[in-house]
Amino acid sequence: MVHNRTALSVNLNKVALVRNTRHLGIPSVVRAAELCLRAGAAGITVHPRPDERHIRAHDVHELAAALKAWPGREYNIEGNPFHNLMDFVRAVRPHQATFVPDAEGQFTSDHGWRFPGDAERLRPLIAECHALGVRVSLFMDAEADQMAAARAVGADRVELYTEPYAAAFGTPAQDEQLHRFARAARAALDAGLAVNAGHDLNRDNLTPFLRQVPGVSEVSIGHALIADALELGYGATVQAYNRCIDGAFGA
Ligand SMILES: CC(=O)[C@@H](O)[C@H](O)COP(=O)(O)O
Ligand SMILES: NCC(=O)COP(=O)(O)O
Repeated sequence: MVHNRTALSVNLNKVALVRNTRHLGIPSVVRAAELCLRAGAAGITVHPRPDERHIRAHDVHELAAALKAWPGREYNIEGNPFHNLMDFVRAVRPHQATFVPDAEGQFTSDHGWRFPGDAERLRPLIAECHALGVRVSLFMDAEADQMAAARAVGADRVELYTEPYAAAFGTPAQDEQLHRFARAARAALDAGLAVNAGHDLNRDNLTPFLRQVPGVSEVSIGHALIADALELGYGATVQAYNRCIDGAFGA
């Protein structure tokens, strides 16, 4: 089967995290989104946690407005639908809602939904998203035997939680993890789901993952991408500041 090229959705949580340490509005989350989209990102992802440690409610709304100027690019909002996610979904109707079973105040996402346990409470919320015209992706551990159940509750996609692969990358366990993710992706595709992936993907581990794991429609990447953006930008930025200093000395 031939699949389309994987879409890159840039997660801007960490831009907001830096912004929140001052009251100056910089770095601007909307401006970051526009720069990412201009550079070729297929979409923008945010995970507005209830404690607003990074993305805040106003960011979700401002990004929704900004994305309107980018037809064909996608807005993906992640979160727990039993906490604050559904309020955002109802208000801005993103292209995709990614349901993540995080506790309030959780350090970062570290597991997916479990079936059959989560099935009945998820079903009506997935149906509500569909009624709003919003695609639903369920954040899932890479367990092949869970995929049919994710489809059965109405999900359109699963997002495979890639941290175990990222942690194994470069160790003897890497191949085993790749096989595990490939099995889970195949099971999801066979069940009629599209496959997303994310968490701790980076410039080293991404290409081997996409070569081995079939049919990945979208990767959402934040932490490593924002860290890379800082490092790749240091040289030009220091030069720009030195030019400001030179300006004071007539250079
Ligand atoms: C669902 C997922 O894997 C990411 O959204 C991750 O939860 C990022 O959240 P933080 O940026 O708060 O770690
Ligand atoms: N869904 C995963 C995501 O949006 C970004 O995760 P990370 O790259 O910040 O680990």
